[in-house]
Amino acid sequence: MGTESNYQMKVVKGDHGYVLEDVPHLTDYIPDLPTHDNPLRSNPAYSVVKQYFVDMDDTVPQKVVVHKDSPRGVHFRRAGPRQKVYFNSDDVRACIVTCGGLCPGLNTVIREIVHSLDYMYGVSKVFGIDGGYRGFYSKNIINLTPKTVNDIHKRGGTILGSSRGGHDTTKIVDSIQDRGINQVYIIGGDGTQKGAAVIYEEIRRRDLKVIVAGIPKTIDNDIPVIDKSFGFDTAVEEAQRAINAAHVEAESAENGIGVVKLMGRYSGFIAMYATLASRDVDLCLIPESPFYLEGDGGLFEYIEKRLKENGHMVIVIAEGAGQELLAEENAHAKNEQDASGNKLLQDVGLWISQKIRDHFAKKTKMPITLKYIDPTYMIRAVPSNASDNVYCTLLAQSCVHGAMAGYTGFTSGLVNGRQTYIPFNRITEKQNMVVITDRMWARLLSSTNQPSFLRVKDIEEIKKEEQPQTQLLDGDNNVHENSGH
Ligand SMILES: Nc1ncnc2c1ncn2[C@@H]1O[C@H](COP(=O)(O)OP(=O)(O)OP(=O)(O)O)[C@@H](O)[C@H]1O
Ligand SMILES: O=P(O)(O)OC[C@H]1O[C@](O)(CO)[C@@H](O)[C@@H]1O
Ligand SMILES: [Mg+2]
Repeated sequence: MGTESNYQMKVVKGDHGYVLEDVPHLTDYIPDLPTHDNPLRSNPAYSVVKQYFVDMDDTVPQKVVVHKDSPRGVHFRRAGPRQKVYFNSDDVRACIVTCGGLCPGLNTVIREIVHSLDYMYGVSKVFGIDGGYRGFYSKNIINLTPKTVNDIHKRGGTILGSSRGGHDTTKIVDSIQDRGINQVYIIGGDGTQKGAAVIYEEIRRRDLKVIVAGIPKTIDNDIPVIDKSFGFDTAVEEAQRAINAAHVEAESAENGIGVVKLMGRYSGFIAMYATLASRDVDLCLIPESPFYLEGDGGLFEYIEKRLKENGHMVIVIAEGAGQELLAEENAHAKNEQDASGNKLLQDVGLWISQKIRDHFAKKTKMPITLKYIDPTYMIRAVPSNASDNVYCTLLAQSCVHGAMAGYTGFTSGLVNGRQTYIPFNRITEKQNMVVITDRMWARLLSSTNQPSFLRVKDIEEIKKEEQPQTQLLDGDNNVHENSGH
């Protein structure tokens, strides 16, 4: 794709190194907009709650671990309802679109946007865009009411459909304008949020009173700044079923090896958390941690050792791990991309299974039984679990409050346990990755007892390459320049 965004940051500085990375507001480019009292003021469920409305000056720090003399650092605007809104409920025409790969919880977010708009703000004109960005200009829109979306959260996938590619900014904004839509809710990953940023810029260029609000979706947990993405917990939980099966199979055979491939194109969070949660895993391989097969400290040596000690083992491998090894072997393999420009990966699970089988057949006298399980799509096609459902509800409600209050060009996200509004480019400029010199990865290594495949020299190199940690808290906000697209 590669549409470049010119998103202008709105930065406010305060005392003691306080920085607010604010989000745009309709009044930044449309002066003298009338305001209305927030309808929640007369809603019996809310009017009794003290301090229900968020103070205009409330912000949330990006770092919660600070030193005595350190500056206060970067903050984001706190999400929540405001006393005044910039839309008359009857005038709102909202639409929702879901883009990119599936993720547990998409339907819950759709449901909660529709319900929040209707039950909190009395907005009844909400439409679904069919099949991702291209649905804006190629298909009819779907009427969404609290009744029609009532039990969709019990289903996996997205009732609206999703797609990759097909982002045509001019056609999308033309369609928004033609249909009289004035609130656009965009649910998707890093690519989707980049698309949302350029839609926002075009809307602003045309001086339209239209909100563009994003909700971050990524099963890989590769979106920076936010604590974690919705659906991630569900995916890790679902992965346990595959790991358990691999363990049962491995344990029941002589020198049994269970190999499980999990999602994670550039970031190994699912594999790392699924491994930490399971405790049956002996080896976890992720894209961020290069490994090698032969020789001292290599993968085969470790497998042999483990089989001799335990008689069986379980390997979890993220789909993006070891891609450089596959590329070396398949120098002529086509460099293919999906419709959004994401690189298509080779199947590392099949490859590593075959490598292990060949090694034990040709180079050792150990007979092994290897079972390869690929639950890739199973972990993201399921409905969200209870905790993700709550999370999705908060994200959706926060997003609706922000839109009604006139904020635009923002992504709704959880930062240090608080709902916030984050400027688009903070979400898209980097990619969240596991930092293998961080304590979280060290915890994993000590839980599996696997080799790190790193020599002291390699560790020094990695440390040099790394950006300064934005959060002293373990495993948090480990961001790298975005390698997607
Ligand atoms: N730089 C960009 N500018 C405009 N649109 C983009 C850009 N990158 C991606 N998009 C559009 O965003 C949509 C989703 O992108 P993509 O397929 O990369 O998924 P994603 O949102 O990153 O989600 P995930 O990677 O988690 O599945 C696609 O329709 C794509 O055309
Ligand atoms: O096959 P699809 O639908 O393009 O999705 C696969 C990709 O989507 C992701 O789940 C990200 O959404 C990656 O982990 C994976 O590589
Ligand atoms: Mg992506």
